[in-house]
Amino acid sequence: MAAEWGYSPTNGPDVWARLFPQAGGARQSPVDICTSIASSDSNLEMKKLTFAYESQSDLRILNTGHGWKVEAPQSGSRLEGGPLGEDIYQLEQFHCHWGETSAEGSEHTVDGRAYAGELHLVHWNTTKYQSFAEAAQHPDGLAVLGVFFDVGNESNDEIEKIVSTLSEIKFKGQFTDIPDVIDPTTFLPSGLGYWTYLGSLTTPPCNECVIWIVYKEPITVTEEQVTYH
Ligand SMILES: Clc1ccc(Cc2nnn[n-]2)cc1
Ligand SMILES: [Zn+2]
Repeated sequence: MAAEWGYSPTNGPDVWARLFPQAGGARQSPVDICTSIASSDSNLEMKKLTFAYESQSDLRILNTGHGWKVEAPQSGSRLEGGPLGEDIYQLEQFHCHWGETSAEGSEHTVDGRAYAGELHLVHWNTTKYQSFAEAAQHPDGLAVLGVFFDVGNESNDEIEKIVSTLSEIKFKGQFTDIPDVIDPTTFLPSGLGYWTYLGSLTTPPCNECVIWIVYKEPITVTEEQVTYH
């Protein structure tokens, strides 16, 4: 039976490389973002990062066993500029990472600080590759926008449209449709400053195929929205 990877001492990140060789690579994510050594790149400021998304309804949400994933292939979406060179990236899916408590849960940390959760909008390079699967085999194949969740008193209406369906998909492998219209643009913070680096998928098979773009400004959600059990 295929080994189940996870986060315990016997199947967690320290042993992933035994079954998934890329997990032992030199550009593995997530990382701790050390703000004192992050350098600003004037080139990035010249080539503004731009995004355009469609609003979609009836998107399918899946319980992955490690969180939820919304399948949102959008042929009309475009993410380009900034660290992405001349290539255009298209939205494929978005998903969330969170923890048992709101004290932790994000994949990336900033100067050692974890956030309550982290939303990932996963895109693939449609300029160079013919499919998401093919793109995930190349160092510039994917671009993932990371947005940190901070817990506060204000609930996030767009996230609520998603987490309000989780009671229908309590178990791994279950899926349902989100009736509401979802606009991925609303997940992004108002301040669009970001850190970027060349990394990988953060879970097996840990392909080193991701250009990471992690927004500096978190979005606010409530405790209930990010500690769903
Ligand atoms: Cl659905 C899903 C897909 C990928 C990952 C891992 C990941 N890699 N890069 N960002 N997230 C987690 C859940
Ligand atoms: Zn992720």
